[in-house]
Amino acid sequence: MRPVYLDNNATTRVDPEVVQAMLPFFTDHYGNPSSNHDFGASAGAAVRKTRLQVQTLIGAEFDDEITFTSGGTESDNTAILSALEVMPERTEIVTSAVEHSAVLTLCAHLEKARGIKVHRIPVDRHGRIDLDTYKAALTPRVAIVSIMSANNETGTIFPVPELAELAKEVGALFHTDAVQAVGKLAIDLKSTAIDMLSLSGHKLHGPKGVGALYAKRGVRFCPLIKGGRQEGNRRAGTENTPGIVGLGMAAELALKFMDDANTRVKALRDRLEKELLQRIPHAFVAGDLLKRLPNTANIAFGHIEGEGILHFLNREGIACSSGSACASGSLEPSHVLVAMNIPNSAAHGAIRFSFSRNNGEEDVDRVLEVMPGIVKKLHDLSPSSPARRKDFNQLQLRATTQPPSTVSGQGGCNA
Ligand SMILES: Cc1ncc(COP(=O)(O)O)c(C=O)c1O
Ligand code: FES
Repeated sequence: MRPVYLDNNATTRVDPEVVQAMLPFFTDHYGNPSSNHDFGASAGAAVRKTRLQVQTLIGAEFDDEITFTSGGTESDNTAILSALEVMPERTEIVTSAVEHSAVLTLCAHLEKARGIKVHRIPVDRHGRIDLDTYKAALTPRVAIVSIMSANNETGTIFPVPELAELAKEVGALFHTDAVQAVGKLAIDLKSTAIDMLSLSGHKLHGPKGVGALYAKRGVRFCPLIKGGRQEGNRRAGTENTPGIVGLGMAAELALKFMDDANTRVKALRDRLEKELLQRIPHAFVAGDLLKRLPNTANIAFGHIEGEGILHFLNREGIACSSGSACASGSLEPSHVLVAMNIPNSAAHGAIRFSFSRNNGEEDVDRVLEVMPGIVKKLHDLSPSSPARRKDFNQLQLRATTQPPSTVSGQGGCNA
């Protein structure tokens, strides 16, 4: 059975060209980029070349606006903590209710540990930010606004250039987590008021554990990782040269494949969505249908558990992810779908299919072939289907008299 990988918003396959570009930096050019000999010089030159490649991908004005980090999470943390450090008189953060945990968990910590006020701007049913609440939260007390460029679960695109202009009016810094957008959407930072932007290598066919933080020239900055003078004093620690080189090649390839992402890959996503909705009653798409990443489809199937769908898809060799957080040990549906006011019964059955340039029509065919059967099977088994309620009640009765392990996998939550 040929595996079908449709979980590219979680991570992507490293492009073979990226691997080839990286290899010599493990075995031949292994010098420390800070060293004053030829080994160091070739590593240093490679890091400088990557800065240009990333600069081109995101349309930054200067290459020294790019700092290499360990990935999206570190870039997000650095941006927010830096802003609070350089503007201690400002004690508020504005963010959205649907950010990645790299932003939301940090904000919750800052709220608790440092008394920072966090405005989590709500979204509507399509995941679009509530502009009036956003504008009302903007005051001279705000140090930084951090709003993602595109949502990782639904693909909804936020109007970050406009939001950045508004933040500027009150003197707040504007950061965007563009981890999902970079490589999929054309970005031209020099024409925007965006002060900082996070990106991550492994979402664009680069290696894991490497990313970058863009900070516009003139933006005051305080490093998160303190130590040596690497990265223009912005990020201490010997550079991950092979990883950085891999990110550079990934950035170059992303530009080359940008058209493909927005035409062929988008058409695959659209066909999957259209045909699933035709074949499966009550299924609907979660997200902004007009402004969405071209590769992402988040489909809610209703009254069945996403985890169950994933399980059966996985048995068919198909990888995607669910809109629920059960995988992380919680029985709550995704905070993104909850913020969008999607009913619990639908949010629990939401599945995210995310495509990349490695996918083809045969992947869509395969999902279409198995999905209706899986949904039907789960519906028949679902405790919320009337036919099954009697069985389920009996199961619950048994659960009270048996050790928990014997009833695991029976739908931890039946909302
Ligand atoms: C929107 C968003 N931000 C941040 C991250 C974290 O990036 P990294 O895995 O490179 O730390 C991810 C990855 O899941 C993401 O989707
Ligand atoms: S989301 Fe998995 S059990 Fe409800």
